[in-house]
Amino acid sequence: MTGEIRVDNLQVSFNGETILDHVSFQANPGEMFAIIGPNGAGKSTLLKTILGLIRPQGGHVSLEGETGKPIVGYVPQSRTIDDETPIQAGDFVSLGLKVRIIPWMSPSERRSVKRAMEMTHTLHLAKKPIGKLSGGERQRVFLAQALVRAPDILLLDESTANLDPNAQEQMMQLIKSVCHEHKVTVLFISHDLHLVKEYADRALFMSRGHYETGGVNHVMDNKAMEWLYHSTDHEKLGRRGLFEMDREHKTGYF
Ligand SMILES: Nc1ncnc2c1ncn2[C@@H]1O[C@H](COP(=O)(O)OP(=O)(O)OP(=O)(O)O)[C@@H](O)[C@H]1O
Repeated sequence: MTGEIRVDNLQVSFNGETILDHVSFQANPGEMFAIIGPNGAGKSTLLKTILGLIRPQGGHVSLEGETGKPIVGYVPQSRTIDDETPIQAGDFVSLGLKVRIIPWMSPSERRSVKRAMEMTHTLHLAKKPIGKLSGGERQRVFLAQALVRAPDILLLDESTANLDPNAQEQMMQLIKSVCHEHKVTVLFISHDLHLVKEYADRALFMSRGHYETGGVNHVMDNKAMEWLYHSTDHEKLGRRGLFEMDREHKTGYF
């Protein structure tokens, strides 16, 4: 099925330290799939391995595309953009097409850039230097770049971190509508358990070699989460989820 992601027994180590220890899961087209777990659990490593940026020591990743190879959009966890970066937001989005420089874009490529910027409500920012955009505006432009090739699979590494609550909701609504309307498989990492509960269909919880996959309610109500947070009352977690609990409890678990 186009956009299907299958991860089987994935193993990744760095300098002899096991980071991913036989991880397996499947995510399907039109599904919002969250990856949750404490800092250092290996969430970003998992996304990078799925992207082919990290070579696993064992296991297998299979991504299904319409013509064999799927189109994958990726928003990495951090992107340093200098305030003085001279590139305009519209040109930055078009770099996602991996085409020649902007004046040589075809009409259909121009339309794709325009469409991605319309979808992310960034068209009015097209002529602004990217370095001058606010944090939230940049996040939307990053998403536009990831969407510009109409991906089958969208991998988002904390792409709503640093956004205010309204902007987070808007961004997640947008991602969800893309996911459902275009049957995109969305894997998103988030520390915000409220957003996860609201937007994820299924989730993978990972922590120190323990993995739990399933419906988002099942994963978030299971014993591992209870142990992790010392509570099943997720309302107590506040919007910042893990970060709040980390500060409050200082269990040393992390
Ligand atoms: N290229 C690398 N070389 C060595 N160690 C690495 C490398 N990449 C990641 N690690 C280590 O792997 C572990 C998992 O890192 P990763 O970034 O995947 O965690 P994470 O779950 O995404 O954490 P966070 O929630 O803090 O973003 C960390 O201990 C990190 O230091």
